[in-house]
Amino acid sequence: MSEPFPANEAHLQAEVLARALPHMQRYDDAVVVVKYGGHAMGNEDVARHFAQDIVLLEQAGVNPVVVHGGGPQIGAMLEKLGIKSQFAAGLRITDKATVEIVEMVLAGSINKQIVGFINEAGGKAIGLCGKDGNMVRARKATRTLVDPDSKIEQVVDLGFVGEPDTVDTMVLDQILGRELIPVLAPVAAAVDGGTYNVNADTFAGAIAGALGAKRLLLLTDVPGVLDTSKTLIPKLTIAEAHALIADGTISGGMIPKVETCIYALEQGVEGVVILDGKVPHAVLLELLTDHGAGTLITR
Ligand SMILES: Nc1ncnc2c1ncn2[C@@H]1O[C@H](COP(=O)(O)OP(=O)(O)O)[C@@H](O)[C@H]1O
Ligand SMILES: CC(=O)N[C@@H](CCC(=O)OP(=O)(O)O)C(=O)O
Repeated sequence: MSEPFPANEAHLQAEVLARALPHMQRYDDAVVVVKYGGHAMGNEDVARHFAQDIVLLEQAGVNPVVVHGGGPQIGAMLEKLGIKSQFAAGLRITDKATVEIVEMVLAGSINKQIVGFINEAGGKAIGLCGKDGNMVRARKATRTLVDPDSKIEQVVDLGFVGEPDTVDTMVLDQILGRELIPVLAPVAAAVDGGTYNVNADTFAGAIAGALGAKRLLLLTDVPGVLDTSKTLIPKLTIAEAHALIADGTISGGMIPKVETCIYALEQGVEGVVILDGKVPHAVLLELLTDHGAGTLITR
């Protein structure tokens, strides 16, 4: 019978596994929340690698919780239907027609696609959204924007955009530690009835905080937080992150991302990393090798 690959390659593989041991021990039984952004999902091969990483974590004794986005996919569906969409402070202004599409795309097609990839990789994923088991209840979100010329402040009504108000971890507590992998769509029930569209980063931060996660990883389509010359900033403190938002270095979709990191750290999450989800096996690289990736934000 022929060997699957040369002996020296097998040794190399064993070496790699042995080197992952201290990292596996560090995360043994810990909750790790991984937010999988819509921009990072584009390529099917990368999605399969992502699913393998999540299943491997579960197999290694970590409790991964996946929260997914789908901004570009919602945008494509809205365009197909001729519905215009605008953003304020990185959040989609969401009217009644839009919130229905958001729920359909996020809790429907994307959620089940990710569940499918994880199950194909040998895992047992369960797709849920914030409405299930009253997991996440949201209140209406508003934002105050300052006109850069006149400096006049204006309160923007974002429509059916919500911010997590309460998180009930009862359903997740039943799922975690039983070889099941929760995959969560960021759609929530409004405190006063109805449905809210919640930014996926914000949703992931609320889940990580409520579960007392050890790590929150935000997978996106850039290497991390970039400075004005587009160079990766490997480490940031909360104060430095606030300053970069204030001076405009951090803008658009990166604003809710960094705000989420700050919130999660304040809730007790030990470390938060923004990294490029298009890099194959980004999750394993970050958690199980010495080669940290992206921007690590700490207190
Ligand atoms: N300082 C910054 N560093 C990196 N990306 C930034 C920065 N400021 C704004 N961005 C933008 O934020 C985007 C990531 O946010 P978003 O599009 O919401 O991603 P996702 O769909 O993964 O949540 C980047 O593609 C980039 O265009
Ligand atoms: C309020 C708000 O902006 N909600 C987002 C929800 C999806 C999301 O956050 O997806 P990404 O992580 O891929 O950006 C939206 O409608 O696009």
